[in-house]
Amino acid sequence: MKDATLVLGGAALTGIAAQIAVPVPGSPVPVTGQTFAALLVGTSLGAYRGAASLAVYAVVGMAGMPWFAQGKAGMGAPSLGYVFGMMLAALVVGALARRGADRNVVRTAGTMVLGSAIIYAVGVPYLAAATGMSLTEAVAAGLTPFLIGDALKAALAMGALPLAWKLVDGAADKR
Ligand SMILES: O=C(O)CCCC[C@@H]1SC[C@@H]2NC(=O)N[C@@H]21
Repeated sequence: MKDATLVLGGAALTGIAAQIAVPVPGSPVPVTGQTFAALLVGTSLGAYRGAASLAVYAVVGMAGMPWFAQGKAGMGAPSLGYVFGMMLAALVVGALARRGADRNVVRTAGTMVLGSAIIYAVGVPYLAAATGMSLTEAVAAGLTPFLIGDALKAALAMGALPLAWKLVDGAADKR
């Protein structure tokens, strides 16, 4: 299988995970499965293919494919910054994984936490700018409600890594 297939597969996985979405009362940002997908895609595909995967996801979604959270598309959502953050997170966790940051549970957990922090570092200021919220309000609406869920999704991504490695290695064998 070619890199392009892996890149498109990662984008599709993120698009599917985005449809697992639960609204958060009082916040324009839902709980979604995207963080699981972005962290898994980055760590398993590596920096370039992982970031390319999330870039395809972002660009195709902005162009009109309804695969952002809750079937949305385009550039109007105040949560779009998180998608950009996922692109950067995939690049960073992918680079770290290639340097051995996925070789034991503690390092992998640290990599997932860093990846999640990057998603918020882009998503929360974007949310504030897009809605007119103060940064404090954006943290309350766009970070605090998600911490426990994101920790669970990061743990799930860690658990899914061995299967992802097998799929990616199997795909590479077929080149
Ligand atoms: O509009 C989109 O497609 C992006 C939605 C982003 C949801 C963010 S990602 C970090 C945090 N964790 C969640 O489960 N939801 C928010």
